[in-house]
Amino acid sequence: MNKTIVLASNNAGKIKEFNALLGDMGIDVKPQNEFNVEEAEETGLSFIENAILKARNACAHTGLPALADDSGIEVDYLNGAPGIYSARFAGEHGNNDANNALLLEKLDGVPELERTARFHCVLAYMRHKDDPTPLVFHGVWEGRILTSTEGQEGFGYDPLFYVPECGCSAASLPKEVKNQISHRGKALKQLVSAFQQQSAAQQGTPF
Ligand SMILES: O=c1nc[nH]c2c1ncn2[C@H]1C[C@H](O)[C@@H](COP(=O)(O)OP(=O)(O)OP(=O)(O)O)O1
Ligand SMILES: [Mg+2]
Repeated sequence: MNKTIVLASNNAGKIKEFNALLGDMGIDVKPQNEFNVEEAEETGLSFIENAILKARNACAHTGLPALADDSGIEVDYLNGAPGIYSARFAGEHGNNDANNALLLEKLDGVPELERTARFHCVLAYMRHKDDPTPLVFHGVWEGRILTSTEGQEGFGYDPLFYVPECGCSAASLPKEVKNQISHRGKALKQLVSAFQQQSAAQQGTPF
């Protein structure tokens, strides 16, 4: 499958994870900044809507198929916040340190069992800007919020996200491990198997 897909993201952490996961499959993903795509406004009220807005924006600017990721963390004690507003939780878009500090502050004194949380990743793949049937996939990763940061890997909320199945924070995991079990890894596996099914059904015409 030698097909160029635009990756509709400006997040360096995500881009690295996509390259690692899709590169191996012969899928060539190029970040949208290589095409000078302007960032889409994330005006949707769900991960699904925002992922579609981002993918459509990248298709419109490049004329190429595009893959977008809208993701975030849902914290039960905060009734699901920051959710779709994860990147702008503390105000300034993408300020991970400020976002993590605010999350710790809001959970100050909350006991471990009430600190449950999960990452969501919604992927939207569109063949062109008017594609009426975007492919949408959703991956979830369960964990809880630590009381202080731990680990140097990953990005975003990873240093505060305790992964029970591994007994450490997401930022303490080697990247290969995170990519296998994370919300993004799970959603990407669904996408890859949908691509494989389509390409088999269309006798070699890839997606
Ligand atoms: O694996 C993850 N590990 C840690 N944190 C994560 C992860 N996955 C999403 N997150 C956080 C980062 C950001 O606060 C928000 C995503 O926001 P989101 O709008 O989807 O991405 P973004 O604005 O950073 O880049 P872009 O929209 O260009 O893809 O959730
Ligand atoms: Mg964003």
